[in-house]
Amino acid sequence: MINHVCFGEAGMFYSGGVTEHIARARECFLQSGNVPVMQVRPAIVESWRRSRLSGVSYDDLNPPYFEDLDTEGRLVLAAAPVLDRLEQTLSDAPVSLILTDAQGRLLDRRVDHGSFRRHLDSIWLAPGFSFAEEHVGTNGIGTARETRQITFVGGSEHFAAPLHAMACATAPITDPLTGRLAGLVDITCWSPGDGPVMSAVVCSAAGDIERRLLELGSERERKLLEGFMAAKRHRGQAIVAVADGLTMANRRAVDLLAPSDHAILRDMVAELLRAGGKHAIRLVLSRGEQVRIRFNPVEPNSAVVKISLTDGPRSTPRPRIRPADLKLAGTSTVFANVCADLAMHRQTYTQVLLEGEPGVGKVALARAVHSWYSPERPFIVIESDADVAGRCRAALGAPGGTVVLRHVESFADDARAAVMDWLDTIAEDADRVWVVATTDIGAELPEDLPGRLPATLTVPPLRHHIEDVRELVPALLSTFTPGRSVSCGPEAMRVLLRSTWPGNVTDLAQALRHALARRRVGQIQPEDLPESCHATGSHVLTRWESIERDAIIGALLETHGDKAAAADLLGISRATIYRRINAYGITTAETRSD
Ligand SMILES: Nc1ncnc2c1ncn2[C@@H]1O[C@H](COP(=O)(O)OP(=O)(O)OP(=O)(O)O)[C@@H](O)[C@H]1O
Repeated sequence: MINHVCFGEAGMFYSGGVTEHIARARECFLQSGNVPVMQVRPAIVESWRRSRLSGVSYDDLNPPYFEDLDTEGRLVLAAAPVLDRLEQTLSDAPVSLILTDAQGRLLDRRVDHGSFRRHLDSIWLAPGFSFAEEHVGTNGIGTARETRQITFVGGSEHFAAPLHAMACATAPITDPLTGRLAGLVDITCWSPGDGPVMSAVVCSAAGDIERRLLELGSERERKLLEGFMAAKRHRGQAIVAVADGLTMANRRAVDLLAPSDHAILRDMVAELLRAGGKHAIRLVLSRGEQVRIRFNPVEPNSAVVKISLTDGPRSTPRPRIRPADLKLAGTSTVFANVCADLAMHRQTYTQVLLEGEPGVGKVALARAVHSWYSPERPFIVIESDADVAGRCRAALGAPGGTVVLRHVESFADDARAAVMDWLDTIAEDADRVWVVATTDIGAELPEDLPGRLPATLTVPPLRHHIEDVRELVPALLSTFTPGRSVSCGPEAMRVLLRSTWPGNVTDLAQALRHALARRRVGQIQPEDLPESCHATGSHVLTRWESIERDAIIGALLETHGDKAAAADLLGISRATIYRRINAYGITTAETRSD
């Protein structure tokens, strides 16, 4: 799995007087942002740049400490005998062996030598502390994590001066089951160290740990594999098995699904597992094929998914329309796909059920697609408290227009009946009207409604495309304060990117309005944002982490805050659920009350 050694590109290791050049180059970089040509390895200069951009201090060390790290998990278990063996070989030498998780947080440290251990403690290179680049700048652990390559960093190559006495080599450990970074293994000693030898040691240790990770595949993964193998016997179908951080696909599924489809599929399985109800849904893949997806839960958190094409390759290609064309903010694949799919349905006047959590932008999306195709035609939004029958009749006189039935699940019985009649009428009408019915995710719909709305699309919650917050914020600010120069400062943006946005874009807009009431010009700062934005986890959640967090919240709500029952429901240990609740900063009403 390890394919590249970071120092190899320049073939350079320094010794003697050369290290003084590096120290001078670092000074020069800190003052001017530039480095004299060829004095420092390019990978190190890149890392210095990243460290500077992250605002890391170069004369001080301040790594954050994490209490609830997974020190009994599969990685620690897999690494323990490998570290034991190496520790015995190195015995009393002033050398330390370190294992970190995928975030660069120390899970295990082996060091026999007393004064060396005290020095490591003094620079916080100890269990629980994070040596990610964004916290301490260029160092073996953090830089290997960023580059996913074996990395040696010695002496003044470290960004922060307190690390200049050290040399370290680190290798990334890839989980062979998921293909993702599982952690990092590091060897640290006094500078200058021996780059090639230290790198060879960690490279071999990482390989041994990866082999053990494979052997230690969890019970859940084994069950999933069995389910996958059983499903594969039905030849001709595309099969994907999905679990925490793990996806297996047969050849047909690999051919059928683009990488962005995998991400959507994983999200969808998580949602379906949480909702517990539906077992078959339709989906339009990113290359345009319409498929039916059937899924069988294997364990509370995993499922085997069978995918079949519903109508062969699609005749209507998905239009190449991006959110920006529709004047919507967002560049993520998930959001861009929904925009393009809705536009495709508008092209063929296919009536759509548009589902999604409150505030995800369902009506905004329908309006944007309508304006792209027929801005001069009427756009009518019918809500539950309106004269539904009257407004439906009026819409018949608006050919080419768009009618949005907003939250159709909340229409009273007589309004629903009026809507059904009206949908039947327009189905026979030559003058087309495009209908988009919006609904909350999982809401109960009248039985005969889905038959009248042939396409269903799901607008993802904001936390599933959290990166779009970067575009949404300036877009919303410019709508709220036209002509005023207010922007969002980088610190405040980091807070916004960490938030979970239960009320989605509506919530984000609310938070920005709150901030604007405090800061009328200049840059919005974290303290301008409402309290709710700050009650978040410790880092920007990855896509999968946010799915995991949602699953835990769902289980807690279902079990009325009973953590043990929620852990059972999810098939994880009680200790794990406590750790994850703390890590994600989950504070539902139920968790607060205990
Ligand atoms: N991608 C986007 N770009 C810019 N603004 C957006 C975007 N998505 C949503 N908004 C804005 O967010 C707000 C909420 O959107 P909207 O009312 O369409 O959500 P909704 O899902 O229909 O909500 P509800 O479920 O409450 O009816 C609106 O002010 C809308 O303009």
